[in-house]
Amino acid sequence: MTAAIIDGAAVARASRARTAGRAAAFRARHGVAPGLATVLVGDDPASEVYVRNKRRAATEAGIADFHRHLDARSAPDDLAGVIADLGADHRVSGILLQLPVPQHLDGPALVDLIPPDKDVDGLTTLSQGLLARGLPGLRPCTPSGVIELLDSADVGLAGAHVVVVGRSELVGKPMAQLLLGRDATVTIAHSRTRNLEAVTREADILVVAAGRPALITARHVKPGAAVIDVGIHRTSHGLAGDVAFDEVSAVAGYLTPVPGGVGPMTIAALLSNTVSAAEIRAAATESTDRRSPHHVL
Ligand SMILES: Nc1nc(=O)c2c([nH]1)NC[C@@H]1CN(c3ccc(C(=O)N[C@@H](CCC(=O)O)C(=O)O)cc3)C=[N+]21
Repeated sequence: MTAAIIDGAAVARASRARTAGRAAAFRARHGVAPGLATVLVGDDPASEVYVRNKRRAATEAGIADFHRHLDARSAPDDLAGVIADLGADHRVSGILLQLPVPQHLDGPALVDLIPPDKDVDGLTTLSQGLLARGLPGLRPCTPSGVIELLDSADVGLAGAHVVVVGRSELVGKPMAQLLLGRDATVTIAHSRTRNLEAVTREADILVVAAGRPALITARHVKPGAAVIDVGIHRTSHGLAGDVAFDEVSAVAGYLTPVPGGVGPMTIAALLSNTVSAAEIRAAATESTDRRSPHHVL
């Protein structure tokens, strides 16, 4: 068996083109483009690359770029002030606080300062609660991107056994919730799981977000399974994921590469969420306007 390689770059390009169409329609209707604010604290080189990629993709899709770069030694109140300003700015549809933030800052507490209707990363306590309850809301970008990749390859989710390796708030947990919403049978494995190999070999679909280079080898994979690699590591031979690509490609039915797999989909999902946030706010404002006495008279 030689795996079909799922081309995340191509799927992401098509998704961004659809989002650009929605952004243009929004602008035509409301006279102003959707806006995305990225907030970066400090100068971690990987974070700088990701934020640069997000801003470039947003601009290309017709989304206005708002960016704040704060010093690594910023106080919590500095950051709270920046998030409050962006929250009050009507040109800003979505706010993304790039993670991780420096050690002395409380990432989850800062994320929760983002107004829920601008939470395009889907990471606030409210967004995660809505997802857990199966209610409408903004969904985390990487898990959304993974679902879109699986759909693009026509890998059926309903009834499939999906093993998610990793239990982070950013990926593993919301990934499992989204999959449950699509009627998958979901197992979450993690660093304390006993006999990981036996667990992952049960998977029809294996989503790996463990943050450990080459954790998943051919032995971990059931022949024909779909393997989605969420990991990203800078190694001496370039970027690599959590999956030993060459050996797993000989066993899996579908496999995503790194780079060119999940990463570009994360960005595509962010842009889609940003336009959705703009649309939802505009609709809410219009319905308030219609109810206001000014329109009744
Ligand atoms: N609040 C927040 N939201 C995030 O969505 C978030 C975050 N924090 N912190 C870090 C992770 C990581 N992440 C990536 C985004 C794009 C690529 C990406 O574009 N990857 C390219 C390669 C880019 C490169 O050259 O490094 C690819 O895989 O083809 C990768 C990783 C978003 N994250």
